Amino acid sequence: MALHLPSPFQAKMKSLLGSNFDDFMNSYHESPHAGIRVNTLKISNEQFREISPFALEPVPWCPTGYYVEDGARPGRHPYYHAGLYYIQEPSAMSPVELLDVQPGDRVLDLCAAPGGKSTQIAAKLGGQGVLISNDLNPDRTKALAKNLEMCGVRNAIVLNEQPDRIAEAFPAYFDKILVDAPCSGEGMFRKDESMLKYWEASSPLVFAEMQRDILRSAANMLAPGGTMVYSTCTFSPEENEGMIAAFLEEHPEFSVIPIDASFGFASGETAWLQRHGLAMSEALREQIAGTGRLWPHKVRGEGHFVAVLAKEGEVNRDEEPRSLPHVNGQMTGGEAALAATSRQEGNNSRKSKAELKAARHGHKDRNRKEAAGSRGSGKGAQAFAGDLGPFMEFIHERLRVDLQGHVVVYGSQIYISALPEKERLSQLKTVRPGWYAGQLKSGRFVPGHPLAVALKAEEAARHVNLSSADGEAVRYLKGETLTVDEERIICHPGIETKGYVLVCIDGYSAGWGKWQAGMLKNEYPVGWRWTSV
Ligand SMILES: C[S@@+](CC[C@H](N)C(=O)[O-])C[C@H]1O[C@@H](n2cnc3c(N)ncnc32)[C@H](O)[C@@H]1O
Repeated sequence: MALHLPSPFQAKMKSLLGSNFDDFMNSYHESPHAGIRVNTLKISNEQFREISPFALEPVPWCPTGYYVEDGARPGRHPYYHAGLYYIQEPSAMSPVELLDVQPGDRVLDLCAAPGGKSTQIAAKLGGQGVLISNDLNPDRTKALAKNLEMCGVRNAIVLNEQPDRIAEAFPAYFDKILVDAPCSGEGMFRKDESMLKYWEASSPLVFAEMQRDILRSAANMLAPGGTMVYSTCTFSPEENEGMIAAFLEEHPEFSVIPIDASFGFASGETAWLQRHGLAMSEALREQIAGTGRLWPHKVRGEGHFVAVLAKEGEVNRDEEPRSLPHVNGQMTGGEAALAATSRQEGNNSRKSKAELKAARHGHKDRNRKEAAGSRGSGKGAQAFAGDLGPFMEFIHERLRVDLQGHVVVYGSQIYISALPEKERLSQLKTVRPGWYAGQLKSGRFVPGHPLAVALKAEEAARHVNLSSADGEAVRYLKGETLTVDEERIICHPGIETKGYVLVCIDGYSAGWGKWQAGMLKNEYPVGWRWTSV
């Protein structure tokens, strides 16, 4: 065996697994399983299977998940950069599948970075409802925000907060909550040997303390009738079944929804805990047996634990507002007035530039006042003393999409928020208050990269298609300026070829470019570029 597993770990696993211990140890001779999950916000599962650059083998418990062969290097294909899939360990796909997220749900992913499960939740929401993705570690929230942006997520908010502070702002709010808890990571030793460095026999108890606090806050935030999934990537019963047993004793309003054993998931372990002094009633033991274990010697994936918890009560979707205004139809204050002049026959109606300008200037003062009022949308939001007109103009003239949400302004940065009550964020450290639309600079609107990546080709007034096959897409992703003939710029009727163009790879949006006189200036952000050969 290549891995040196600490002896106290081995001894504990032997006492947990009994006669299965040898099978478990043999699993360390196998390579970890590499997986990708199709991002259905960008491409359907069926379409991806048709164009996949890799051989795909389905992950049984995730309809959009696939095993890819060793050496496939999915991170080195332009489709990855266009957000067509997310690279995810197969067992890690199970918690979100069990959470049963539905379009329109309000979902909280409480320990979310770097975002594997958040991007999976977002795909299930299909752009409807809202996802709040939080992580306590500020550096990791950067990766979280980037991954959500790369996957073209429009309805997420990224927080960097303590769970109890979020609970103050969102009591009994969410339909679904995922607690993918920080844990001792024992299930990941095969995949990531470096995890071994941090492991100590006492680690499970240290993490158990944190997990208990996180779960308490999560319980307060779940709406009656809501569902919560608790997951870890560790084997220690103290962090898994023991945690759920303590939680159920403290929260009798919760019960375990038993996990279906059909994919090779095993029942939760109760005997070890009972042998180690945890008294359990028969009713509690039965509930705990309904939690699930993904053992590396039983499924093709790393070690995981999953518990699905239901909160008693009726789901009441009418209690609080869920609908969002149309950004390009009836925004707040100045924008609303602006939109009122331009809204006639549905979302695609267009006003002339002169009309839009006149409307904009006529309501400049109200515009200012309203935007300044958006200060409450999270810490860091500043008064905005400018004119949102250039942004409104851009979405009216350059996009063909019905944007829904609240416009939130941080300094000169503009976001579109899917949270119906944006004031709930006022006391929270907000990394992204919504979908980043772009920035106002010297009276102009500069569209942001996340705006581009979440658009479909036909939603931009102009787009150009690069092929993944001939190296052009990679050159774009590396930041090069490209020579592109005018005939290749696909424009909506009445739109000239010069200016911002949505750059697509084989039809899927990847970023912005600016076209002029046969040259496509590269607007792919520096920090996102394809760096190695
Ligand atoms: C298992 S990882 C999450 C992986 C993530 N769900 C995914 O699928 O990509 C656990 C995360 O919990 C975060 N964390 C640790 N303590 C936390 C706390 N008290 N509240 C929220 N997040 C916490 C860590 O920074 C870490 O990113």
